[in-house]
Amino acid sequence: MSRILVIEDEPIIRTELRRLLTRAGHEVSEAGAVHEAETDYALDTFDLILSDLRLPGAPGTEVIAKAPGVPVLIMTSYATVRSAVEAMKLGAVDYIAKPFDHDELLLQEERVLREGRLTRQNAVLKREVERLYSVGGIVGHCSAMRDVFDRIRKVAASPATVLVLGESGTGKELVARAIHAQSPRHEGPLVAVNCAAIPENLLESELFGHEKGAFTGAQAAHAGLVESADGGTLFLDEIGELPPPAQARLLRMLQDGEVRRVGATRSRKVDARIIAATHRDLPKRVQEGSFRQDLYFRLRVVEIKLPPLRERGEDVPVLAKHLLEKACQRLNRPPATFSPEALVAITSHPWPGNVRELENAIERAVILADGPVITPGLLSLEPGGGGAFETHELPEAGLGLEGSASPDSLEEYFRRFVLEHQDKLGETELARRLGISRKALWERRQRLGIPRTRA
Ligand SMILES: Nc1ncnc2c1ncn2[C@@H]1O[C@H](COP(=O)(O)OP(=O)(O)OP(=O)(O)O)[C@@H](O)[C@H]1O
Repeated sequence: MSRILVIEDEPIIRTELRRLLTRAGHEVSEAGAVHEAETDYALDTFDLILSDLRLPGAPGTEVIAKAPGVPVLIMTSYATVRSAVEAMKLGAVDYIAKPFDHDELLLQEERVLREGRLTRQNAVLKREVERLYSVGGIVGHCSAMRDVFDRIRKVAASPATVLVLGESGTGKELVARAIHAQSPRHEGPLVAVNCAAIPENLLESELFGHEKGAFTGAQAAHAGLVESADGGTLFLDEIGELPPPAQARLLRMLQDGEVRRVGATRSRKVDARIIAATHRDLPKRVQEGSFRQDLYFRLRVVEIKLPPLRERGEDVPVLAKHLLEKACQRLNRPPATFSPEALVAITSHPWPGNVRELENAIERAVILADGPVITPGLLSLEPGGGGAFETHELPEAGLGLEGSASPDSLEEYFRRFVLEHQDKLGETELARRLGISRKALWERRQRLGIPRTRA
């Protein structure tokens, strides 16, 4: 039995509908106008509202917004079929023309109720799937991602050090944030440090702090980022780039829970949980001698490995739709969808820059789109995933930006290079390949009006 509200000003039709629907096994309530319905009933408790379009006072379509989530079926006379179509644009699930055939009305009412039930069941299932398979806004249903969620849940409660592995853009920072958010330390700070982004000569003092006069320019004592994570979590991204002296200090902290500022004679207790991440092959670095083996073992108490996007199967279109919804909201655009061809292009692209590349391609498409449909052209995916990411390393050194070409062509070159590669490379890597500092990259972006695409 379903609860149906009939809004109709003609008493004869109202009585006829009540009889018909009651006989079909439903509980029927009646109103003669939208304002009457609103005053007499809690509209969101109905399973279906059947409303005439032309009513005294407000038209029947006004009830749609007043009863969100409840399907509204609009009744209208033949002469106003056009306005019935308008009603559907306003969110009515369907319309039925008057005078209506009883069987036809019952069929339509049953179909709407069935669809309403399915929508509600879907919403419940979606919430349940999200509860089971999604953690901290990380979307994923494939088995590798389910393992990731499982590990996040298990490790969050413990104080164990975690090493997150995965290619660039696979969501390593998101994992670290999810672990922190679910841990007993969630009210403490989460300090995220990208070890590759801090110049090597400053890294030790930035991380561990320094005493006054520890080196030229150290005019005052300074607490490091490790100390500011006291009581919380320290996320060390790109841990593979940590130079040997900083590796030694970090090891000490992991062993004894103490840090010694640069230039200090005594240590301080720090209670920070460490989560480290890298896209590098750390065992290889250990073998080569550039990463301490004892530190590696200390860091990988629990390892979480994120699969590259190209290995996540059905997650790719699901993630794409999720990111499209987010991009539309962020950019204040009406909801958009992918054309079938765009979905094919998305699922067959290798995504060397992983979720970040997908996110950027979608954001660009939303900005460029003139309507609500995203086509493959708007995504402008390079066949085979081309570009400079990982597989096609660009020259290590600078790219001759300061060379002999004219300033115009240099700027044009800079602009093209940044636009082509910013989706796949982080700012540090982009600056390194351009042969300039991160600060210089930022300044040029400002000057040339090329804002960062990453939120
Ligand atoms: N599974 C996911 N669901 C939703 N968003 C995701 C997912 N994975 C990554 N993202 C989004 O993709 C972007 C890149 O993620 P993140 O910065 O965590 O990657 P990363 O592996 O730390 O990258 P890098 O190694 O370059 O630092 C972020 O905007 C993040 O919100």
